[in-house]
Amino acid sequence: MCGIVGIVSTDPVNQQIYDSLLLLQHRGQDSTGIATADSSSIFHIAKAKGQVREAFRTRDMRALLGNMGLGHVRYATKGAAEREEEAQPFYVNAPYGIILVHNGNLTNTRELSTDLFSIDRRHVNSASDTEMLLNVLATELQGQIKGLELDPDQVFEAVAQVHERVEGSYAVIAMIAGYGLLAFRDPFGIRPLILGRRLTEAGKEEWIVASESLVLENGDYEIVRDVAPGEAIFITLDGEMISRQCAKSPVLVPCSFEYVYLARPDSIMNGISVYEARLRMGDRLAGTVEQHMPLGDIDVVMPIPDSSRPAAMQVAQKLGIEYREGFFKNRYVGRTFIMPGQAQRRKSVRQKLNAMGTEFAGKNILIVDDSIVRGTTSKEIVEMARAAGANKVTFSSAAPPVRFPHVYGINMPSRSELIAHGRKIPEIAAELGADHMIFQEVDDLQAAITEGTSIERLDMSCFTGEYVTGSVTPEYLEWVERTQLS
Ligand SMILES: O=P(O)(O)OC[C@H]1O[C@H](OP(=O)(O)OP(=O)(O)O)[C@H](O)[C@@H]1O
Ligand SMILES: NC(=O)CC[C@H](N)C(=O)O
Ligand SMILES: [Mg+2]
Repeated sequence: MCGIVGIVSTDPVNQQIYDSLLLLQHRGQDSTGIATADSSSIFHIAKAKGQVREAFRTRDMRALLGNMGLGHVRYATKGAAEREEEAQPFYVNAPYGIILVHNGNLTNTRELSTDLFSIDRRHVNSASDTEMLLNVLATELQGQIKGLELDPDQVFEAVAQVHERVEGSYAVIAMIAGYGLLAFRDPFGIRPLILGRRLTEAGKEEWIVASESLVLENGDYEIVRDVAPGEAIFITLDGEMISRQCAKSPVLVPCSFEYVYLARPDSIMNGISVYEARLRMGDRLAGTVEQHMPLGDIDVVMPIPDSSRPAAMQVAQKLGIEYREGFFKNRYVGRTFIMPGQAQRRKSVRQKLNAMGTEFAGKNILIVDDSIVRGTTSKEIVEMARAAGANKVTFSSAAPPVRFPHVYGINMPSRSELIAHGRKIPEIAAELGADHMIFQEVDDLQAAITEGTSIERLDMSCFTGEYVTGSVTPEYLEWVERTQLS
């Protein structure tokens, strides 16, 4: 998953983009990039491996001139996390000059790379699906242009063509040199994108689009709305905002994993507070715990910092059992799940979490995590709890078992690495060394996220194996397993 932001302002945007990326760091730690456009329509670009604080030097920031810009933090799903040439944004010089950032993952890259080469005669110089997406947009925009000038209708028509050609998930922000900032979301709105606005003292409008609402809040923007699935928004250099629905049959099917793990709890996504959704996950998980074991068998409820805290708190409250924190986190180690490579993830769990003996000795512990994917965290946690003297360890997950690959922007491409794939729940418990395992039911997760909204469907593919875009066939999943990152 990645984090993206784009701003059209009346002042230089370099620092605002940097600050926004820092707020989106939890969505990607592999690499980061910023691009700005100055008044002569020159793009200035800085990108590097690593996290925002270590990637940009003062001299990079000084060189990022202009009142319009965009930024990206990457969590690689195609290509390789360590390749600097796949860091975003990506740039093409024609038509006009376009620079683009993308959150999501395309599922028809094999067809796209053939078509881009043999029909469009375009060269894609990396393994990144984002570079393909940019080249499709550039080709379609080129096809729309009649004279020298570009008008927003042509931009919207090009986005409509992108929707026809590209499959998978994509929330996109692009700058077109000399014209403005374009943002669009795939026809299912799988990945998030939200629009904000603020007024200068002189009454001029400034605009922002970003992955999460907390960025808007932090910059004192008012939330206008989520970008609708399939919709494109074009903001001119003068700050005029124009929007149009560009997809034939858009329907909102947002990714459930945003609410489970990825997004910050203080964000509101598709009208749903992530924090409240996590509390409701806790409520429902408590119900399942009650059905599965006598409550007298649990002395304390304990979260795995950070993401499971709201759910764990609610489980404790609902069950009327004491909530205790026994695992402490080294705040200088990032999120482990989004790190590249299993060796690094395993090492980092140990560096990140430490069990405090007095909270465990002789107690029956109900541990709550938000999700169990590869089991990297849970395996270490169970060992730590036992070493710290726990009596019985019950491990629970606020999400159902992850049994299928996620192909829409979360890097879990291969079934064999998923601890729940092909295993029944007692077998997962045995594998992790826990006395019991309790998972959220699929229907409960769906209800916890969508309660009180008109959203009828979520992307729950990693729990159910049902993929919302047509192109995800068993043959495709096998190909992904053979060729993608792990
Ligand atoms: O089963 P696994 O493959 O270990 O993946 C699941 C774990 O990874 C995530 O934590 P992470 O450390 O990334 O972030 P957090 O601090 O936000 O909880 C998530 O919250 C689970 O704890
Ligand atoms: N997680 C994402 O959104 C990744 C974006 C893009 N697929 C990349 O690998 O760079
Ligand atoms: Mg965690």
